Amino acid sequence: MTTITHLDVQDIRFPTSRSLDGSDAMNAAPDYSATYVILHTDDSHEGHGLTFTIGRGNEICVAAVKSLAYLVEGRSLASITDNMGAFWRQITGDSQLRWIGPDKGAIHLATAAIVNAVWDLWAKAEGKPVWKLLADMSPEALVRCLDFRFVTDALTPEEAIAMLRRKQDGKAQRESEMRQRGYPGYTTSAGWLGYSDDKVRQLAREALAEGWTHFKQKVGGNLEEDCRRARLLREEIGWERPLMMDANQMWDVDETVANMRKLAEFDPLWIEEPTSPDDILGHAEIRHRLAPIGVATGEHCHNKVMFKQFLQADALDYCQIDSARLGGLNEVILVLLLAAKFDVPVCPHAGGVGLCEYVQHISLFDYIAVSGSLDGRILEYVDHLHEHFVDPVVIQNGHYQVPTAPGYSITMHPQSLARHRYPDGAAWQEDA
Ligand SMILES: C[C@H](O)[C@@H](O)CC(=O)C(=O)O
Ligand SMILES: [Mg+2]
Repeated sequence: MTTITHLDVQDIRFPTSRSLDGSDAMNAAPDYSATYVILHTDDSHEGHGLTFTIGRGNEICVAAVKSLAYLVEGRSLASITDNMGAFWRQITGDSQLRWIGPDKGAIHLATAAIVNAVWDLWAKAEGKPVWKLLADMSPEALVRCLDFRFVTDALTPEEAIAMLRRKQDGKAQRESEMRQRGYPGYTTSAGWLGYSDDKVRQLAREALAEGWTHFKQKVGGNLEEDCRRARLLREEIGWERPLMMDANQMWDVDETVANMRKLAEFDPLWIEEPTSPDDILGHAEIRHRLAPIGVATGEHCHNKVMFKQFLQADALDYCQIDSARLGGLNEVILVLLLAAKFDVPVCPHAGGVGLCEYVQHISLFDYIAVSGSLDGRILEYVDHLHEHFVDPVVIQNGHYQVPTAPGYSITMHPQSLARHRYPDGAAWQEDA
């Protein structure tokens, strides 16, 4: 019986601000960072998990993980997996720590790192990748992993079981389709705001040659500049391929409408995070006024209640769950079910370190067992930092290939961890 003996947490940061990888209008020079958790056990398995942050925010999340550690240390894996829903309520329910949430901010990001590490450990113990562990569970077992508190007005456990049962037919066929074709993706790698025109053109050409068909660009700076860059990207990718735009929360509601009416000239498929991520009614208003341009949001949507209300308010066309902003996989699955019930496609966010590695499992599971559909669904890809992972994503012709190694694909190489540990790792000493 596997028992978690000790939780180790590390402050890992990558100096991506030097190359402006990941730059957008709100985050001009981000250092992609990870609060990295290792669950040590009394046998050969380890559970790894991370939450994505930027720079100094990481030290807050590291401290929050330390405070939560006692909730898993000393516990057997079976005592957690026997009732994952109850475990999730325990880890989010410590009253002293819950007070600084609840279910939002640094404490929830920290929860995600630990919860995802537990899923990694469980999947490794079962010898399966996480998507397959989930896809093989019965509807009843899956629903037992979830905490429905606060969402039963929109989705009950009984409805969730019925929805999952309806998708049992065709699961094997969808799984084999994924193994053959992979899951369709889009690239943001040519679209970062801090890149020069030459670099954007060069990366767009490379992406086309690699088989990418969908592209995303950052907007939200100077409007004329946004238009100029959109024109440049359209020159490279043509007009048949979808182009998405991401404002990273820069605008007010009316400003969004005015700016997007200008940018509509470039035929964007969606505008992402146009305004405050908490403004549900504002998104609904934007959606209403900008149709047929879609509204996408979710990378800063911090819990199931927010997503429930976005869906109830008809406020989004594309649901962009973030694998480490929600409180780990348990809450992600609940949002997948909510989105399926409201018939809104889930297109997970992946701009960050390790997020591509996580979200491939989520979208595969969504297609195989939850929504059963690829309509309007496309999975983000960014071409950064994959070399640090033991089991990195594999992309072919713009499609994520199915991961086969046991776990959640999030384990980093020990030497990568050592080199990027902040502030003493070699990557940071070189900067001094
Ligand atoms: C700071 C991150 O790179 C952010 O720009 C990512 C993002 O918004 C996305 O990938 O979408
Ligand atoms: Mg975004």
